[in-house]
Amino acid sequence: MSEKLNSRCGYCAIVGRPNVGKSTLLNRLIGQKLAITSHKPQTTRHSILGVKTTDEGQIIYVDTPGIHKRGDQPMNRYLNRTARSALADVDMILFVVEALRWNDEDQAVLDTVSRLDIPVLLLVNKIDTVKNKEELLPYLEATTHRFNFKTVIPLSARKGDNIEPLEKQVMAALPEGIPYFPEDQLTDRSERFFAAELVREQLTQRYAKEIPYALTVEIEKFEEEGNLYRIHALIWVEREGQKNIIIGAKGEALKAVGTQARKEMEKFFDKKVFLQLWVKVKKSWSSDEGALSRLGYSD
Ligand SMILES: Nc1nc2c(ncn2[C@@H]2O[C@H](COP(=O)(O)OP(=O)(O)OP(=O)(O)O)[C@@H](O)[C@H]2O)c(=O)[nH]1
Repeated sequence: MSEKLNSRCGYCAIVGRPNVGKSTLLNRLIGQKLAITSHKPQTTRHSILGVKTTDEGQIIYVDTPGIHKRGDQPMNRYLNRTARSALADVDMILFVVEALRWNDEDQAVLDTVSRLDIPVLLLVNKIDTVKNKEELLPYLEATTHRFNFKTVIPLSARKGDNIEPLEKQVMAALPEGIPYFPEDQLTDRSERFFAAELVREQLTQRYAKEIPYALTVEIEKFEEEGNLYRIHALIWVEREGQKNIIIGAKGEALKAVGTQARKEMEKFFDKKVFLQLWVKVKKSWSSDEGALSRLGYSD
């Protein structure tokens, strides 16, 4: 790693209520899929670092779970803790909202970030969904007045509109410093972690309605044999009924999940993957702090 004079380096958190597009934005900024996404809120459960190194320096993005208004469930408490602790030491905050929308949850996130003494950039995402762009102007005007934002950038994480200007602004606002991570490193998370997330992504995309929280994935075995990864994953659910849905008639549903997750893994790891999935029932794991921590949901 070469040390460059005048280079910048720092942490930049991505925050916002569930489903505004934080994970899609992180993937877009890094240029590779790091965070799993779905149309269902609350897909992100862990904070993930995404490292972007350019000639000007290094930006370390911190993707956070959406901050929840109802913090009374153990899983929500974990998510809120993760989101808030991710904010403790960052140099800048990207606060993501959805174009033409502003609700109590957005306000709650703004209340949290506005108490910190950290510059906040407001990102108005999903502008591709606004047919008549003139509607954006009064919205931008009104939102700009809600707080002393460092700047306001309308963008589309999905289409990639306005991502470059955003990156430039972020880089320019970071403190001077040498990179913390080697320049070819994209994240702090292990391959095991991503294997579990890619299985969970298939499941949350398919069973958004039937199986809300009650699902997690544990990697039992992750072995490298030459160009092949041999991966065994356990899918934990809370009820027999959920297990039956996931397995499906003659195991067809589970097979489809496995095939798709394997393809995603092969793209992600650039390896051949042999994936085996099992489904197991553990009653009420998501409301049991001990079980949460054994399954990796601890600070
Ligand atoms: N039309 C449009 N859809 C988007 C855009 N960005 C994200 N989405 C969609 O919005 C949904 C939520 O995106 P995510 O990236 O998972 O949102 P998130 O904020 O990380 O969600 P949580 O994990 O719940 O906190 C997905 O269906 C995305 O495809 C965008 O720029 N335009």
